[in-house]
Amino acid sequence: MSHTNSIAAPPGLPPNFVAFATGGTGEWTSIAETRQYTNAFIIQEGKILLGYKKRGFGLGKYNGFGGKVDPGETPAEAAVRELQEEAGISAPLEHTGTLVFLLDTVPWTFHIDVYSAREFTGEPIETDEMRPEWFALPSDIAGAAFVSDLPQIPYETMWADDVYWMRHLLQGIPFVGRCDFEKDGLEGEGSKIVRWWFGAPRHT
Ligand SMILES: Nc1nc2c([nH]c(=O)n2[C@H]2C[C@H](O)[C@@H](COP(=O)(O)OP(=O)(O)OP(=O)(O)O)O2)c(=O)[nH]1
Repeated sequence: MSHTNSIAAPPGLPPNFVAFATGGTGEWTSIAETRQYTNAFIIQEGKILLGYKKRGFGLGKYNGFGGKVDPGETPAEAAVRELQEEAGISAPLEHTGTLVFLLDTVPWTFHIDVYSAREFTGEPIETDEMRPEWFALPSDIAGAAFVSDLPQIPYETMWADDVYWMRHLLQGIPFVGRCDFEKDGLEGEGSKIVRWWFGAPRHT
């Protein structure tokens, strides 16, 4: 029996969320050491700021801005610092989501606190790590603020799970999720998502 279609949240997530997307096969991989990361998104009228990752983990993917939480730092402090370091901007970040990732090629579990802000100060700048770019929110979410001359959110060059929770993030609906990835057998760093579970608070 697969646990992935279960209503109950998988190990590593809080219990008081209701699934909105689940799938895949197999048993949830057991969680050993957990490492803390952050991921921050700027979402404005009709548009979202993503960064093209130029080096390291997630190379060649678009993502929010973030990285490891340093010793002695809270995740919220790390999120602000990473946004400044990677995009050159400051923002009043609010916690919007929690994600847990396991990769069969990495011995620790990624625990990612996802933050978002509707405003920011400074000008987004390209750094050694990220190249910031604006993308259009989907027209049904943007409504009258839809920006037709910006590219669509590039899900094909993002982490495979992002498509499941991105609409929650864009609408400011809290979410939690977990994904187990396995190497896809191809050359390089490719990995595919083999089981996933995403939930929102009970009242939404
Ligand atoms: N959207 C999304 N982000 C992910 C996934 N998996 C995953 O680790 N991330 C994010 C969390 C972090 O923001 C980032 C991983 O941190 P990083 O690898 O860039 O950090 P780093 O070593 O460059 O650390 P640092 O030097 O910036 O502290 O990738 C995923 O499946 N989807």
